[in-house]
Amino acid sequence: MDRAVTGQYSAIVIGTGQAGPSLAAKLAGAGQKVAIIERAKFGGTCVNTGCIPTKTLVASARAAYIARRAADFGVMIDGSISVDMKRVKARKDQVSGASRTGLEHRLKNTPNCTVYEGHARFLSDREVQVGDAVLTAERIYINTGGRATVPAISGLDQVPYLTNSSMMDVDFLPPHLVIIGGSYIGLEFAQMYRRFGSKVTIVERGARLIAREDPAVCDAIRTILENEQIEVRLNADCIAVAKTAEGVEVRVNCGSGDNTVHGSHLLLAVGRQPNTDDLGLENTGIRRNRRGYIEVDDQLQTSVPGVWAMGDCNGRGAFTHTSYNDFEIVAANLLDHDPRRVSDRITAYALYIDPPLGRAGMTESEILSSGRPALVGARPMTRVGRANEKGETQGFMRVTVDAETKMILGAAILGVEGDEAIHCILDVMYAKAPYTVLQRAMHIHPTVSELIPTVLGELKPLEKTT
Ligand SMILES: Cc1cc2nc3c(=O)[nH]c(=O)nc-3n(C[C@H](O)[C@H](O)[C@H](O)COP(=O)(O)OP(=O)(O)OC[C@H]3O[C@@H](n4cnc5c(N)ncnc54)[C@H](O)[C@@H]3O)c2cc1C
Ligand SMILES: NC(=O)c1ccc[n+]([C@@H]2O[C@H](COP(=O)([O-])OP(=O)(O)OC[C@H]3O[C@@H](n4cnc5c(N)ncnc54)[C@H](O)[C@@H]3O)[C@@H](O)[C@H]2O)c1
Repeated sequence: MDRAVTGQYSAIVIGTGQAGPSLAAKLAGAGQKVAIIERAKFGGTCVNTGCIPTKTLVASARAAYIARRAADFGVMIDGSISVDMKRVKARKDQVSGASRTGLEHRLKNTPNCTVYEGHARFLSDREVQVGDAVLTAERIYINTGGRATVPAISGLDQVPYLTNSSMMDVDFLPPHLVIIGGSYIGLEFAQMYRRFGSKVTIVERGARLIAREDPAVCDAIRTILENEQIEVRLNADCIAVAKTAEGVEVRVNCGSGDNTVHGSHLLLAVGRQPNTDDLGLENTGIRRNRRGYIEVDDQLQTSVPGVWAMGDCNGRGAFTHTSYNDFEIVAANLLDHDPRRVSDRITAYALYIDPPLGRAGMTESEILSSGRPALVGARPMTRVGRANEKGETQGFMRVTVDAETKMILGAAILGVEGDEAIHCILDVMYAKAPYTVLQRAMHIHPTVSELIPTVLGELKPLEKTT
């Protein structure tokens, strides 16, 4: 079919998440004529409804927590501590807004780069429609991200509910927040709203919170949350919801305990799905898997040569740093003749409850099922000087190494500064150096990281514990 093409480009980038804008700027800087398309807010999930606003809210929640604990540090506050949710939201809006408008300004002022605002849809392997415009390019980069899954739970169409996106508009204190899903999103919101002053119940269908982690990590996280009077319902599959006078009733299939949970507000945190269903992929040869993720090779090219997919829409990562790393891989291959690959990267992420969990590499369960002989070093945060000085001794650090090659296989640092301290382990893993290099390194006192060499000097065989 003949179509009136209104724009011919060297490259089209769809979506302004964590990979697209950097790639657009790099390609434009290399002299290519680039179009970038965004249908909603510049910066996507991380900037508007994900990492940046949630970590800004986590910081407010921590301020409230520390204020309530002030007397532990000898600081006396006369009167009660209260949280002004309108000011909390305003602070979050300011930090997130500055990031969004900064990006929008940069993109709109990048030479060789044209910004289109609207929903992009493929018409063919080389043509994309946005509004009335039809754009063509020999190279197209998809960075359309994902959105909260809204599951088919009976009664959900009758009950108001929140997702991570609509939570961004909340400027009041929900009296009792019920959260379905006890993983990253559920746990971060649970602790922050409890610290703001809400009663919070987590409903999780699995036998453990954040069940991808090792049992010891899951159990310690549960204790941390329960210590703050967050109610945790495990083995509780939410099967129905209903409206009540006070707000919402959640019905759960459970082995024990009440099979209803009552609250004032409901947050769904049951996973995310890729924004690939409305992209016109049926007009192309771009393949998706059965969960809707775009299939890519190790260098992120789709089943159509000349089309790449980066970030959450390709299912190869679900974090801001994996999306940014996707940009680096694509740019290195295309512009720098550097054959970087997704399979070169090491799993790493943090969970931003307080204290945070920093993770690198394999879990101990994965190592045990691989059958390779391994050693583990462990230390509770009660035996970390810096944690004691700060009065924050919950959690532990565990590092696992291959008994034969001496390579570090994985680590979990659940505790104060765990999200930062994990990086010294991660970097040794990237350097492909044996653990003895880190064991002999002199670290700075007093830090959490200073105990990592000590932990590596106390290795014992890794054995199945549960
Ligand atoms: C509550 C929450 C907290 C999080 N916290 C963290 C954290 O602390 N650390 C971390 O690493 N990760 C975190 N994440 C995950 C992180 O936000 C994402 O992995 C990250 O944003 C990567 O996104 P992306 O680059 O794939 O695209 P996204 O950021 O999702 O952006 C995609 C963009 O594409 C646009 N778009 C989609 N379809 C079209 C179309 N057809 N036409 C035009 N534009 C389109 C969208 O509007 C959007 O702007 C969090 C996520 C959530 C939900
Ligand atoms: N700190 C971070 O880096 C961070 C923070 C937030 C989100 N994220 C990203 O967002 C993604 C999505 O996070 P998420 O927590 O929404 O999803 P998830 O897929 O990690 O977990 C969903 C949870 O909901 C539970 N669940 C599903 N249906 C249920 C039901 N009917 N009843 C009870 N429980 C049910 C599941 O058992 C699971 O534990 C993550 O994969 C992560 O990449 C990252």
